[in-house]
Amino acid sequence: MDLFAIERYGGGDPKPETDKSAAKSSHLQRLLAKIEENKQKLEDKKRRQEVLINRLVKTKKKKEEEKLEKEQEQSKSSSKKVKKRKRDQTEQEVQDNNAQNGGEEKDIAGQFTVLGDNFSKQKKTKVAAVLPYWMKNPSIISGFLKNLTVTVHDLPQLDKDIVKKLEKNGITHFFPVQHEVIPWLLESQSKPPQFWARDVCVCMPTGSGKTLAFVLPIVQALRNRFIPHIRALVVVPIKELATQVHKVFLDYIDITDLRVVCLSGAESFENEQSQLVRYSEVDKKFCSCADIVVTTAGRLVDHLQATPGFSLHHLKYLVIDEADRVIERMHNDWLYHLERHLISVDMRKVPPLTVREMAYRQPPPQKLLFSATLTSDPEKLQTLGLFRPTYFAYESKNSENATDESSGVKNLTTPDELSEYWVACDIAMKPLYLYHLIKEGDWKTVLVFVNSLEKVHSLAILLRFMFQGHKNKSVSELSSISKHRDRCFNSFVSGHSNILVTTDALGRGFDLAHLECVISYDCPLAPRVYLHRAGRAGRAGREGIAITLVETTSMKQFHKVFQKTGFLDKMKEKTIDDSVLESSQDNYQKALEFMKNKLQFDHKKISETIRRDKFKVRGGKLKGGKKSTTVGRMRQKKIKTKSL
Ligand SMILES: Nc1ncnc2c1ncn2[C@@H]1O[C@H](COP(=O)(O)OP(=O)(O)OP(=O)(O)O)[C@@H](O)[C@H]1O
Repeated sequence: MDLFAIERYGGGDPKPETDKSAAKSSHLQRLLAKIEENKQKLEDKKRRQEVLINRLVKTKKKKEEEKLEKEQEQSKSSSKKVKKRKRDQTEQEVQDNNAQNGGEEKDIAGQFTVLGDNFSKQKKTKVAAVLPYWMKNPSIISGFLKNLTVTVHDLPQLDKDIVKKLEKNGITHFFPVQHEVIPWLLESQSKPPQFWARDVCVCMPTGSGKTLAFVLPIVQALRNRFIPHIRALVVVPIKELATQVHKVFLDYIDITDLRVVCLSGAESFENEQSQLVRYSEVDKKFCSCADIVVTTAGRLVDHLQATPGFSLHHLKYLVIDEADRVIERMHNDWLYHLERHLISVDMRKVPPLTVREMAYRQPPPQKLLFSATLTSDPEKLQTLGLFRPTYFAYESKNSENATDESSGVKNLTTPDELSEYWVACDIAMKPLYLYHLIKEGDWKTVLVFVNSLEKVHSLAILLRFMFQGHKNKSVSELSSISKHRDRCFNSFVSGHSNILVTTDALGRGFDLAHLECVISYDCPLAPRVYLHRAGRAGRAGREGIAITLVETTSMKQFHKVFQKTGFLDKMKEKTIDDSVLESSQDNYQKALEFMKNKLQFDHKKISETIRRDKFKVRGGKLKGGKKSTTVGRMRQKKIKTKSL
């Protein structure tokens, strides 16, 4: 029965207490002895290691010292190497000391590599960018706009009445980009739909005639359409550029019955909507009124979301002018909205190219990318999902390494016809330098670039005061917060004002035939920004001047960046005599005082208007829940009275 007896809850016969405690104490004794023994062993081991390390360190030191002495003797010029070795030696010593002072066993032994220990001190190797094949092998086009050889009659693919129109507009010869890209595009369009057209990237200098290179093939390809649908969409970064491209299209579609619409915010949203679509009472559906749409990215998204019947399902061409800028400004995610709209077309993902796919699937719109500084960063271009792209580029005169590192743009070359200067100036006297440059130059039109919105207004006030009483020196200003943006722009374009102070918003694409000089009042923040600013002059083979004011404090940085990109080789230094500057000191002081008062006055006025607006429109909201734009603009325009 004992076999089945279970001792529950300590049940059963209890053993005598004395036996139990004796066993316990003997066990404890044994354990303590074992611990003591282990301790002893560890200490012995440590002592042995310390001896070993000391010996190692000593021999290492000795070796290092010998090496150092040898090196010092060998050459004095290799002092850098010696320093490095010294640094390494001290580092090693620090490590060894750490080890001796009871560091971890593996550190002490020096047998293991401690990962990440010297990480920050090591020089990181630069990863070389690997360009895709199509980008590495572009079709090279000359950027030279003089001695043109290809006349407008030399392209047999071009319709006769387009040629006539060109001649009527005073264009007798094609620029290199035009006689290369136009036939290529016309040929790609003439193929049957199963042969999907390849996408095109064009990187040519400023003012080399890129606009006509896409306008003419599109007009020719669409002119024989029967039913109007939006078949070409041109996306540009700013409103003024949209108006400009729209005008070029208008000029060449008057020989056809195509219709082009500009969506840029220059007109009211309702007006734009009525130009885009109309509702047919007969068919009981929306019909497109436009064939070509030129738009800014933001306005496109607005219409995609709020214009009923606005359809891009028949899109054949998607042109992205100033492509690198538009890609950068993906923050409003226009491509995502466009893609969602064209869900059946699936813009970004190229499907597997099987015969079935090519034959039955609607071809994606052909993408045409144009810029003077097209990024060579494949990651950025990846967002557009280009289909077997082909690349047209010009031969850069600058060194191979002339790259804008911030954007990965290669080929930074300004037009040959552009004379470039830089002027070293003291920060406190900068406006005075600008005043004298404009006064002496006596150019018909001057574009002045600054780096911030606030400066546009304050510099314009200052110049207006200083040029009081001068003939042909009226100053206007243009920025995203300018109150009369359109009026100022039109007055400059029409020649009513001669000096326009602006930001880089107008630094791209803007084309004005009579613009003679571009002045960067603030040094451009990146080489490609300089390239676009300077490129507003010296366009289409005409002479032009670009001047950059460089503050003495940032001279070093300027030289470093501009030397690297090769711009400095072409630039000359321009100086202004101190005596000349002194002659207008009084006028300058008065202008500064005036500017200060005017800014304070403006500031007060704006605050009052905001208060009044708030009273009228509670919480700055209009009836439909929309924010009052005047309030918004005024708030932004609260300009601080800060010095220039
Ligand atoms: N074949 C030509 N002959 C004469 N002038 C031309 C020709 N093609 C274009 N132009 C003129 O050259 C000027 C610059 O053209 P366009 O604006 O297309 O340059 P772009 O390459 O787009 O410059 P950016 O890169 O600055 O935008 C325009 O005034 C245009 O009318």
